[in-house]
Formats: sequence, C-alpha cells, structure tokens
Amino acid sequence: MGVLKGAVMVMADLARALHAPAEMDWMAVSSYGSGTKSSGVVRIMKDLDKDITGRDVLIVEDIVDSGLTLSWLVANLGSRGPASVEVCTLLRKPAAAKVEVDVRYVGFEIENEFVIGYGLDYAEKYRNLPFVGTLAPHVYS
Ligand SMILES: O=P(O)(O)OC[C@H]1O[C@H](OP(=O)(O)OP(=O)(O)O)[C@H](O)[C@@H]1O
Ligand SMILES: Nc1nc2[nH]cnc2c(=O)[nH]1
Repeated sequence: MGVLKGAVMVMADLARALHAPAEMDWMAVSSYGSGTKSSGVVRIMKDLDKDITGRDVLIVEDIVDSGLTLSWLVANLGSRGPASVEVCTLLRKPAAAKVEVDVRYVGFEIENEFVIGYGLDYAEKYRNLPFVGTLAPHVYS
C-alpha cells in the first residue's frame, strides 16, 4: 500500500524488486500542506479501494519525519482488522521524531533537514528531481 504522492517513486522501485505475490493499493494523506512543518492534522485525500481485513499490510512511505503521519496511519489501518501492519520508508529522520513508530524497513537515515526531490515536494515543486536534496533555507524562511 502506498501513501501518495511522494511514495509513488518508492512504490515503483519496490514493485520492480518485489517477487512475492502482492497487491497494491493507494492512499493519499497530507499533513504538511504547502509548508515545511507538519500541521499535526492528518487529512485523508484518498482512501484505500480495498478491504484490508485479514490482510498482511506493508505501508510504503517516502519519509518518516516527526512520525505523526505514520503513527496516525498505523492506528487508522490497524483499526480495520488487518492480519499485520508493517512499514517501510525510503528516508527517516531520527532526530525529528516526535512519536516513536516501529518502522521495519528503512532505506536511509538522514539529518533533520527539509528534503526535496524523488517525489518529495516543497509547495508542490521539485517532486520531479531524480535525486534527494536539501532546500536552501532562504527558499522557505
Ligand atoms: O513524519 P511526518 O512529520 O508526519 O512527515 C511524513 C509525511 O510527510 C509527507 O507527506 P506530506 O504531508 O508532505 O504530503 P505530500 O507528500 O502529499 O506533500 C510524507 O509523504 C509523509 O507522509
Ligand atoms: N518534501 C518534504 N516533505 C516532508 N514531509 C515530512 N518531512 C519532509 C521533508 O523533509 N521534505
């Protein structure tokens, strides 16, 4: 299961490397709006199409920052009766964690800086960069 939009790139990479039988579904949640700080309020922009009751669910994220989105998501999906819920993420910022969430698979642990590219945006820009980079503070401060 992917969490749009940043996770699209990660999901595409994962899909090519995954050989176990799997189904994919998409959920769009947002808590950042157009800024660089989580509002703490998670909004579902698009829910899953499939019922996950009794299913083993792997949440595919692009980034775990404060952990607020993921913690909300794990609780939300957990309440739907899945057999299990695990998480994989391309990027994680350990120093930014506001809540602890179990993440089974982590691609890269990164510094506590706002990053863009490879699906990650700043005010909807830069998602198309084919690499992950930091945004110079003068762009958003
Ligand atoms: O750990 P957190 O501090 O909660 O941040 C992580 C979340 O932030 C990003 O989504 P965002 O709200 O920016 O949505 P977007 O990708 O659609 O812009 C990212 O895709 C994660 O879901
Ligand atoms: N683009 C972007 N979105 C985020 N959402 C949570 N952290 C980040 C980040 O560092 N960059």
